[in-house]
Amino acid sequence: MSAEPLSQDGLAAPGPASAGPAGARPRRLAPVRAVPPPPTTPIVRPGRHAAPEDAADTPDRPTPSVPTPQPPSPQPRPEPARADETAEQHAARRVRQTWTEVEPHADELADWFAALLFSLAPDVRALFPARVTEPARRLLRSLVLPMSTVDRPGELRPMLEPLVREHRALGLRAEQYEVLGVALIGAMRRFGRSWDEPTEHAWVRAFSLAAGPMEQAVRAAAVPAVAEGTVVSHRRLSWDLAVLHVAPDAPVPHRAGQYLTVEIPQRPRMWRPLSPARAPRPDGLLEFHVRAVEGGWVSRAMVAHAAPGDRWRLGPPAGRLGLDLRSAREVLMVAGGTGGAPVLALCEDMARWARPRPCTVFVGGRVPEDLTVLDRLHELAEAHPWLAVAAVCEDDPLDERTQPGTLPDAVVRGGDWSRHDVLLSGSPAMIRATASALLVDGVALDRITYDPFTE
Ligand SMILES: NC(=O)C1=CN([C@@H]2O[C@H](COP(=O)(O)OP(=O)(O)OC[C@H]3O[C@@H](n4cnc5c(N)ncnc54)[C@H](O)[C@@H]3O)[C@@H](O)[C@H]2O)C=CC1
Repeated sequence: MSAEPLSQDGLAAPGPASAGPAGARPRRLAPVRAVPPPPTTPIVRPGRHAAPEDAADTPDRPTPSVPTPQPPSPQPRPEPARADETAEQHAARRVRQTWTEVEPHADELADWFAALLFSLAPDVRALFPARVTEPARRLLRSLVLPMSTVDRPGELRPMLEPLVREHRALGLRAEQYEVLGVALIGAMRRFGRSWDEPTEHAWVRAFSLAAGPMEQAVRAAAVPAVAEGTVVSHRRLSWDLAVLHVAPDAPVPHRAGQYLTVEIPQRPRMWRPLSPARAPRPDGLLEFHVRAVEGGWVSRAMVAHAAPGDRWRLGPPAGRLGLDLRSAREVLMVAGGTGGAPVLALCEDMARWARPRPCTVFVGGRVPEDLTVLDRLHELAEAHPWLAVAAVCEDDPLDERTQPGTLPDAVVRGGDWSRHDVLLSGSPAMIRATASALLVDGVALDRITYDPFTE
């Protein structure tokens, strides 16, 4: 699959040997041991795990500022530096190794990191919602991902730009990277099973190499990271589904298939990724299809309480769902539920191309009302012979527009996709099931693209 596998740790796999980023010099961090000890009361966490569009869309509640770290059992010894590796390779390898060790404690680590961060820089607290675990996890990952790649400058550089945009959208300032590093390493010292002094040096080096360019980019940024827009329409399709239009004050630059992070007035500081359902337009109008997930505060508020006139904040675009312009292969797109939004945007975009590629789209829903993009896709298919559309519905096989069943089954039944570029959009479970079925059916892993919202 493009770039990065469905990964629990969010880290890129080790790659070929190379030197560190050109010109990047390790910076000294303040001594980690100067961090005041975080408090030690137990933490209560909701059981539900976040998913794509509604990542962390769980009830907001006061954050226990007091994480309880789980001290680990037997201590694995970190491998010493190898004679044949550069300092950057050694640092990146240690980062990957230690990060794997702390994975089982990801939530506790995030809470501990947040508690340290807020104790060192109290003004950062205001950038987070009451419940910090999920945003702190995201911030941690956005720091550790480039740190694990400091030995591959070719991959590191393009990775930094969207991360910097996210940091700016969060409201982080350049001078706060120092304290982020101190909190990160302080938290890792608490949870890393094989943590020792050489490991700490490796982490400090990796952080310096990765954070230095991010800090510079934040300092150099001229335009605001966050745009604003007004909700101009809100149409409720069912009790848990709505289509909204937002008119930004100025068009938000993004590509078809990307998602934006969005903050709504009903849920301040709870940013959520949301995929525009139409190709970018000159007037900038954005269309969003939103499903209210169970217990999801933001998605519920979007469906039930958003109204024309509301002012939304729109963060930076991100995501890798898109068509590789260098490829001439035919395209298969598979979309589940509101995952149809970026797929429709991509088809609309391709309709503007001089030479669109033959494309088959499968859209699936549990019930026919879930197929919010189907009518528009049919219109496109009628106007453009390069596009074919099939719809699948788990319930209501009597709906004549759809065939019964699940998406993976219908896709595999529907043809031989081994020579296609494949784009998947939907819930993590749907993406996993469809990708597995396609792999078994002979589609190469690196031809499948999706946004790995999976945690
Ligand atoms: N860029 C992206 O990847 C985007 C992802 N999404 C995500 O898409 C999801 C859409 O949710 P809903 O509208 O509730 O639709 P849903 O999750 O109910 O999905 C409906 C379709 O997916 C199939 N499906 C669902 N789970 C499956 C499984 N385990 N195995 C096989 N097929 C499965 C169903 O058969 C049906 O065809 C959300 O998780 C949302 O966050 C939404 C927009 C963009």
